[in-house]
Amino acid sequence: MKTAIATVSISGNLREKLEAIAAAGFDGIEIFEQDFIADEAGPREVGRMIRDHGLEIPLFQPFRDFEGLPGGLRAKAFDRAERKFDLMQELGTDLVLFCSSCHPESLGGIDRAADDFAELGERAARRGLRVGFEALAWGRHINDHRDAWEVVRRADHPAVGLIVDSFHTLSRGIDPDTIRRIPGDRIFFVQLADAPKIDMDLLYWSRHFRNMPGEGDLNVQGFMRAVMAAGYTGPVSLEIFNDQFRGGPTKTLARDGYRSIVALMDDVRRAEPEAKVDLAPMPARVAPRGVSFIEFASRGDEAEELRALLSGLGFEVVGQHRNKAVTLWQQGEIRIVVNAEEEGHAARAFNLRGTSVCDLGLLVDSAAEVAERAARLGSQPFSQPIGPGEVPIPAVRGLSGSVLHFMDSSATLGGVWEQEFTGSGGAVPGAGLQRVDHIAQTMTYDEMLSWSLFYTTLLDMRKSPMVDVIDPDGLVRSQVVEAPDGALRVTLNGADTYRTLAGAFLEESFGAPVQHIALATDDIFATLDLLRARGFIPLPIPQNYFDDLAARFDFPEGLLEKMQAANVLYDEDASGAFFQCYTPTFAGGFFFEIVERRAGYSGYGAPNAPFRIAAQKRLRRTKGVPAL
Ligand SMILES: O=C(O)c1ccc(O)c(O)c1
Ligand SMILES: [Mg+2]
Repeated sequence: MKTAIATVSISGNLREKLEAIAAAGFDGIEIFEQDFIADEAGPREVGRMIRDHGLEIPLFQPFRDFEGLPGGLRAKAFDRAERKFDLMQELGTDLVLFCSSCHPESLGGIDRAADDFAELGERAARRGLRVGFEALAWGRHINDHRDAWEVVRRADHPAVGLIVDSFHTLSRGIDPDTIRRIPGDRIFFVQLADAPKIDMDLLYWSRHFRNMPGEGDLNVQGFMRAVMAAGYTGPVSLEIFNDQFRGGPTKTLARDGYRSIVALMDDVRRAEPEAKVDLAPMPARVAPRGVSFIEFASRGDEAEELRALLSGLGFEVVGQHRNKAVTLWQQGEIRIVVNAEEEGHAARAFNLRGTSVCDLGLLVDSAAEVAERAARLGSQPFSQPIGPGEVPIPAVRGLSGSVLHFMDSSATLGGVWEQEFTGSGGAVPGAGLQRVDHIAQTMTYDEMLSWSLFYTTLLDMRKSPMVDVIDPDGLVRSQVVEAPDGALRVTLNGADTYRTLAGAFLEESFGAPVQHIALATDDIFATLDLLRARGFIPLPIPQNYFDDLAARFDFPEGLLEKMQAANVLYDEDASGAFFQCYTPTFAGGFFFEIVERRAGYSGYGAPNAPFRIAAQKRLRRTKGVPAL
């Protein structure tokens, strides 16, 4: 299976695009005419430059407003086509995309369009070229792939075929299974794009909001299953028009694109076993089993502060690394590793960001298989030299310099704590914190799609709709990515401005990925009683909040007073209740949250976020922390 991406899909000039596209692993590009025209080199040189990057040019596009024109306009359209055929030959590509006409004088009529394409096919064939016809969702007369196919069928010329584009089919709600009726060898090219479901003018939606397969809400998998079932064997290509991507990080976007194609085609192969998907086998997505460990990089005074914070939360040191300045803290199933090394990944993270989460260990059934899938999706493997008696734990680089390790219960990995750490390693009941409820990652808004794609393509995790969180100084967008059974829950928070708490954290920590960690207890009030005795100080929540709670909910006698006394926030959904308590922010803005979920509550207390953020900011101001 050959992969390709349209040059419009990512940011940069043509040369930057080519470098990123080649590095991401694509086989070719759809060269968008604008990208060619904007370049200083002529067509032969541009063609050579593309091939020098190891890339093919399976498609040149677009050619607009061709079919159905009367008289002189028709002749002109053919002249224009001949010029573009010249250009294609110089560039070194044999296929061009003709998108359905939006011309005000296009007359319509399937047979008229078919006659135009039959003649065009004849002219193309003389030069060894081919023409593909695509129905734009907003085409004047042809705006449905079924009609475009009818034009191609009646044109009845071997050099004229159909081009299907998932956006044009799915945005109009056309059943993609209708593609199963089209002979696969008459489909010359396939373009893929997803998009968030927004009620919007089709052209505007398409030109500004497309995104990578898996990043939006369209049934791109159903579309591609139909295409493959039809017998299509050509390239699978991305064509993404997206405002954010036009200004985004070129290399990351190219890698996201590659990851999205590989994950999609792997899904298609599994869902449509009869279709011939020419993709090397790879391990399937698996459900994560939980968080095995969270590793902080910290040294010096900050490490002392972290130690006090962890101790105040009921954690105890259960082991010391045999070779390294690394301490293992535990409570319930929660393991926190504090790394004070002066070399290696944690040291680099500390030097850049100060105390911060530098590594997450995810528990899965087979660490080796997840790492292999990650590599197949284009993630960079991560490793650093290991000392005597140390266990190599499979790992990959996430985004923003983060590292994810994969742990399982195999003999080797399951024994890593006993193997590498001295000390009791015994169970620590602590204050009743049992497990990691969720990990909250902070990022710029632009990075949210990349992170959600990272998790959802690698693991069996689903994303929920994006919600707005109101910070007194701006908006933060938040999206949950979680395993079906909640064993791993990650909230992605995208900040647009540095004035928000999340934005300030990004600025102060130079982009640390994890801003807060929520720890679950089965009895929040008992836990907080125990923690108070250890010197734990919760984030103070104002009276106004509790007065509002009293107005919104009916509480059993005494519960509201208990919450108020303990600074516990409350939320509920159709199935259950949620209690939350926060620590003030620490170091560059990191904090912990303590939560109790009752009776299957499945949210994250989003309605409380504005009040929590305001309280954290108030406290930082009174402590004289700048930049907020
Ligand atoms: O938005 C457009 O004009 C446009 C052009 C070419 C395409 O292949 C397409 O899907 C859309
Ligand atoms: Mg298209």
